[in-house]
Amino acid sequence: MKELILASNNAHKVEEIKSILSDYNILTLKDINFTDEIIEDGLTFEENALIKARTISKYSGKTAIADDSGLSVELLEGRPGVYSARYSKEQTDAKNIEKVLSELDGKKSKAKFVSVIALVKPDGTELTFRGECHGEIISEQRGNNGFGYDPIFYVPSLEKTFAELSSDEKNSISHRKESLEKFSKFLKEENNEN
Ligand SMILES: O=c1[nH]c(=O)c2ncn([C@@H]3O[C@H](COP(=O)(O)OP(=O)(O)OP(=O)(O)O)[C@@H](O)[C@H]3O)c2[nH]1
Ligand SMILES: [Mg+2]
Repeated sequence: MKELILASNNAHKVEEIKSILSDYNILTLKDINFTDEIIEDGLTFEENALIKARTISKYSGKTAIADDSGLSVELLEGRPGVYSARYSKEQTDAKNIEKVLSELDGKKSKAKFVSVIALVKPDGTELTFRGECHGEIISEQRGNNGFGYDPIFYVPSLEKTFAELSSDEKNSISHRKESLEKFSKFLKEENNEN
């Protein structure tokens, strides 16, 4: 089974990525004893995902992947975007949601989740794969599943928020599903060529 190191400290993401990339052996930062903080000072999801994957590929000498993701809200000119994880001072999911809702001041808004997967190999290969999921921000929090902004991200076609979906339902339509699907399609085509 192909081994990939995932440059993420987000346990929810690790769980989602492991279940979506079920035919790969996903190693975490704990498995490779990497404890440093990676400074994500990129201005785009692509830049931050590459920063994380580069750091771990260099540290391990192996192929690494990373996910940089976040929520972009139309009425907030795309905020929080790459600052999703640390949008509030407290940098907790609850306070991040509170800040988005207070800025929307009760208004609904179109929004999208973005996930970018970066692949970096020791031979210098660097690729990114973007996935997006479009929905709306609603002013009430619904559901207890998932993480981050899931409770306020409403998918009209399902009439549910991400947090009201089971993990399988979310993993079948999410931004992360789309980015990982593009990534694993690339790997399969690369393997067929070799
Ligand atoms: O409700 C959500 N459902 C999702 O599916 C989702 N995906 C991303 N996010 C938000 O965006 C930040 C990522 O920031 P991020 O990519 O820097 O990840 P992170 O810092 O949490 O971990 P790491 O992978 O960088 O170690 C996270 O903290 C979340 O706030 C999500 N929120
Ligand atoms: Mg991060």
